[in-house]
Amino acid sequence: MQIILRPAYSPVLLNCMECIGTSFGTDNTSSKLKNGTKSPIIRTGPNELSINDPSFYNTLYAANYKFAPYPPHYAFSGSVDFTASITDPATHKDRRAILNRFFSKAKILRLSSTIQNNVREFVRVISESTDGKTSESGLCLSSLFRRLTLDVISEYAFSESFNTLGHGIDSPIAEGIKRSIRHLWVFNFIWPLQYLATKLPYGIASMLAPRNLSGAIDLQKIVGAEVDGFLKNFKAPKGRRVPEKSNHLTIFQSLVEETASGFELKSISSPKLSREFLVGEAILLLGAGMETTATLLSNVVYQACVNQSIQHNLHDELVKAFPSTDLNAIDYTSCENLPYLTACIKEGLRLTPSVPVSIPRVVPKDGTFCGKTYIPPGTVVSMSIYLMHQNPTVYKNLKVFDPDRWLNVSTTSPQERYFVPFSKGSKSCLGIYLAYAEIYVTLAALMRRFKFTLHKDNKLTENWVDHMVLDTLADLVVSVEEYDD
Ligand code: HEM
Repeated sequence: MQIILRPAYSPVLLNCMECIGTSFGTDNTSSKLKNGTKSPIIRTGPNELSINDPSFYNTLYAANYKFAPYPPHYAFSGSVDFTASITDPATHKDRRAILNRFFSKAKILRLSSTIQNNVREFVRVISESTDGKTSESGLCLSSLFRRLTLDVISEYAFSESFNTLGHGIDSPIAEGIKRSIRHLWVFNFIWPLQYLATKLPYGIASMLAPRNLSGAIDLQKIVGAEVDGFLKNFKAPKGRRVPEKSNHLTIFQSLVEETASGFELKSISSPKLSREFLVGEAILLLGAGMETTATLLSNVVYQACVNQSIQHNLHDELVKAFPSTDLNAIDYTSCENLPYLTACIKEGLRLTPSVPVSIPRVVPKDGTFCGKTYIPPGTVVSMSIYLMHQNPTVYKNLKVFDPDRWLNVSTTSPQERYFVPFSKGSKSCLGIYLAYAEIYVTLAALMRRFKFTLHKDNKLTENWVDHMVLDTLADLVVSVEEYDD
């Protein structure tokens, strides 16, 4: 069978419809609609198909760039090419080569003390807020998670943590990133806004910006100041060196050194360092590193509050694994070997993948087959991570948060093979090991030490929308008790 595509609507009209739809989180709504249809291939635009056939995932997102990334999906980055938005394979490969060095599993294991120190600070903040008693007003855990993950990624990127956990209740940068990510999709449809946000002086841009977009403009300013501070103190090195303040070469030092020392990245038209590029890359790393991991942590704790027997099982496993309350013992390697903790994390990533999005790719010149259906070259084809995890032929009781489904399951089972929260292939998640390390250590420390229940004013909603990242729209507010032992 061959798919024949011809324009159904005017592309401009389609763009307007998608734009309006996405403001309500259409991707998620349409994902749910698609989930109800019988055909695994449906048409979503003049030249676009959405495929819901798990066996096609590895073909579409292979590690060889055979299906090229579709540029409009990455238009949110405007004129700046940062890693996530690079669509040219050769350029992307170069940039990933630099960044991969910082995110390999071995590297993350070596730097796990950064995560443990921040988690200790996080636990201290919670302990002090409860002071051994149940807090009356409830604790906004999702906002604390954002501050924790922001502190970790800022330390990785700049060698100095933003230390938002140490600073009072509100963190303008964490909330700015949250608001900007929520409205990232706007830049995909109305790209001149991105241009204005980056080019106009801060005062004018923030005056002109609609209220909802002001977070993005504030973020440009805050991150711009960080990058300027970094560049001011940066001295071109003679050979490789270790910075004074930290025991490792940071991502930013490496990016700056690679460009300054003539290692010509094809992605940067001028080999000279561009401030715009560094600000873009910093925003990407801070945003991707903060929001995704924080959202997952909130969702797992939420489920553990809703189902206290799950929380009880988790606590039991952790008490056996870590008999003393000393947080130093809780490291990534020990946590990874805990089956129930692992099952809870995987179930959180399955039911509420932090990046549920449909990722578009372009069919190469020879066309392709999905099962027996031929798809012509140039067609834009997407698969949704959310739908992969909601496939009734792969997962039973798929709407239920059920960690047990991951216990004693073979690594070659469809359930494991079609579990893709970090996507696959060349543009899959750069931060997978960092994310896992943070999630394991944080959940283990929390569930070992505290008992959580939903606070009466809890606002975390199970009705999230897909704004390119999973957006729960409201915060997780909990009551906390500290265990004695
Ligand atoms: C639960 C946590 C996380 C999840 C579920 C997640 C998921 C994903 C997914 C699905 C993609 C592919 C998106 C696409 O192709 O359009 C992606 C890309 C990416 N992620 Fe993550 N992510 C997480 C945490 C992190 C962390 C901690 C970082 C740290 C910096 C990070 C950095 C990135 C980057 C830079 C990309 C772009 C990669 C590229 O285009 O080469 N992510 N992530």
